[in-house]
Amino acid sequence: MADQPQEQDAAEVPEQRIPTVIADELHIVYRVNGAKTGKGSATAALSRILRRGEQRGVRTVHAVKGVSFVAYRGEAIGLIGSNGSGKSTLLRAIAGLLPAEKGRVYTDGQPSLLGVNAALMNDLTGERNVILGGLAMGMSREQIKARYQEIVDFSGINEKGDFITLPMRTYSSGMAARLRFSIAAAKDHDVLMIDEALATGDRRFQQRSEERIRELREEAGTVFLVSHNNTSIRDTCDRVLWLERGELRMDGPTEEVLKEYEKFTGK
Ligand SMILES: Nc1ncnc2c1ncn2[C@@H]1O[C@H](COP(=O)(O)OP(=O)(O)OP(=O)(O)O)[C@@H](O)[C@H]1O
Repeated sequence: MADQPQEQDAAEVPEQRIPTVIADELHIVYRVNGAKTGKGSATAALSRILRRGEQRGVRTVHAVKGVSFVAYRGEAIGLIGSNGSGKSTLLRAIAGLLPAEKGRVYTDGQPSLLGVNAALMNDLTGERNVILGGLAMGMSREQIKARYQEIVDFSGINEKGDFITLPMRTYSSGMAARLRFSIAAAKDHDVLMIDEALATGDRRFQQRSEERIRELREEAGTVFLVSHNNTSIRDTCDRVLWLERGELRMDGPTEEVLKEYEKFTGK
């Protein structure tokens, strides 16, 4: 090999930050069909006359309004904000599940959204779902086989009996969430987005999950975590995006943003 730059260079050159997700003035609008009620009533007829210019029976919800940020490899980013502020919508848009009304999202690779696009089937056993989920994430049968036990152990599903051979519909919502997280966490993701998954497990499972999130970051991925639990955010994230009414209200180091957010919520 030719002369490699020496360590001294590595120390002087600022660490290169590789962007994984770029949101550029992103707007997301939901269109709800047939949202109006009382179709035959006089008031409905009147309102139809008054709204003549509008598209009939379609209402719009502007859920994300001009959000811009750049996420880098190795970052764990918390998404916070009141109910309905647009956190889940933003994640779904990053995952490519919702089209942008205006603006754009650029991603490095295919981001995985844990919770929503986990293709698990309630009538199949946990065992079959581990295989199905693994295949859906692009793992080979051999890779899944090699990690199967690890996934089941991580989920803790079998701690109270042989639940993994029972259909998923027999699981509590916490157990199902644990299994989903365990399947998703078995793969190294470029961008992993987790929507409230940590809220459902017990404290021990939360600690295991937080540990795994740290590992995923070290494996050069980017992790997004939506949570209403400020402790989970503090324990796992180094940066926080705060959304309110669809707008990005603050983007910065976890402590700084949480301090303002806690003032806002009065906690
Ligand atoms: N499928 C949908 N169709 C129409 N409107 C939607 C849909 N999903 C969400 N919304 C609306 O978009 C806005 C943002 O919702 P979103 O679920 O992204 O918020 P959130 O911050 O994740 O909320 P929460 O903390 O309660 O989970 C809300 O006004 C909500 O009513």
